[in-house]
Amino acid sequence: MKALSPYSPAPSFTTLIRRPSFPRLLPFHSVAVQCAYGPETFSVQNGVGLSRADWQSSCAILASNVVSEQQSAGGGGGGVVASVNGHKTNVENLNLVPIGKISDTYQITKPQPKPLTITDFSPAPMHGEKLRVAYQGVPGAYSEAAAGKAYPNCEAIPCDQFEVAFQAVELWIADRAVLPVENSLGGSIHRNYDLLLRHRLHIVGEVQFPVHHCLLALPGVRKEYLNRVISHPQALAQCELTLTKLGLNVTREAVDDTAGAAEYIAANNLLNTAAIASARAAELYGLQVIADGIQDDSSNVTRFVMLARDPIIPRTDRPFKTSIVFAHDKGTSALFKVLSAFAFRNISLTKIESRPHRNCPIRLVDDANVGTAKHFEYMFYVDFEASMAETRAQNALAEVQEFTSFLRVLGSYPMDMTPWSPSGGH
Ligand SMILES: O=C(O)C(=O)C[C@]1(C(=O)O)C=C[C@@H](O)C=C1
Repeated sequence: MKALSPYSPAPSFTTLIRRPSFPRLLPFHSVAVQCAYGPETFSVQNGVGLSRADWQSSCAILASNVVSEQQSAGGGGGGVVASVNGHKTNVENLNLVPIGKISDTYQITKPQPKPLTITDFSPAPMHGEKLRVAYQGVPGAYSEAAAGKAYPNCEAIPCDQFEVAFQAVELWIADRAVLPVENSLGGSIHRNYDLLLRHRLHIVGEVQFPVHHCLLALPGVRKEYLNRVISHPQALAQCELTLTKLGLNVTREAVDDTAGAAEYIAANNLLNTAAIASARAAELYGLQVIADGIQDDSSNVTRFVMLARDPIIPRTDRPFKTSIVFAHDKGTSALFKVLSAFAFRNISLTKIESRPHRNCPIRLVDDANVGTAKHFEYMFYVDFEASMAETRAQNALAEVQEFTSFLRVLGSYPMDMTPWSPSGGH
């Protein structure tokens, strides 16, 4: 049986019934609490004669964030009926760890804030439950593999659009979303930068994932028969030179994701079409690998960020990165001033990206003598190598604020420091 501990997440309640045992005659209220804890259901009933201490500790453990009402003290021994997944047991047999005394006056209230534990400092859950991670694409997509790298044993949830992956987290259907933001060959995935700004999720981690592309077609198809290659636009861009070198006389067509391209060929029995996708997609959709490793550079890497509803608490005991987005103020050299706030503090910038400022894309500057200048306005996305727990990062941002009309911290999260292996066959 699973042991509850102070490090376990608060259980969610399914039932809470309270009734006087015998109105006004006995000093106890009988309270039944049933709570769902992962796949198991625990229930504890406070019967007549239950020792108060037993009741308090079992209730404290099972209901650590809900306080229940009990009328008076007294009693002793027995009386606790507990069941785990419907099997009756004594509360002493439950492997429970008391978390302390509950106050004398119990009140049924809404869940209280949970004390921070060491697990809150980690982007990955430490409890036994499977983390649900939303990604765009179908099984076999690189985003699914990136989700598995970030959260081994997670339950990957396919979504047809990136927007849907964001919403899945916002609506608590998923715990995390995994989002590709840039590739070493194809560059930034601009739409995803825009989504980061449009939604309120927090970046809680990153993974750099070696992307190893294959050319896939139906079994028996030879490359001479092909007149079309379909894939995600990033994958097409990453294989542009190699496709030409292979001597293929094909049109290129963009689809939503790489594995979806493979699935489409299989589902429609397309003999003249190949997909650029992973070897795993070939296995899943019964395609053959016509060419392996067709990315234009063997060290082809896509960087993914992991998103959650809540930020993680930044630390200083391992390398952290922080991502911000800002719009600089009008005035001379505002962008230079913003960036120098980092340079003066020896903070390295690892990335800068500009996107149109959608709320105010153009600023007109009239000069009666020479006419009207039209300046494009931008949102700047900057990643820097420091944790928001560091004073130098906090001071840098305080200074940045002076030169910006808008500033948001997208997240402060551990850097992916996994050793480099470009030959990984994903
Ligand atoms: O289509 C997929 O398989 C994806 O996971 C998307 C995506 C991307 O958006 O860049 C991810 C990694 C590769 O760079 C190619 C495509």
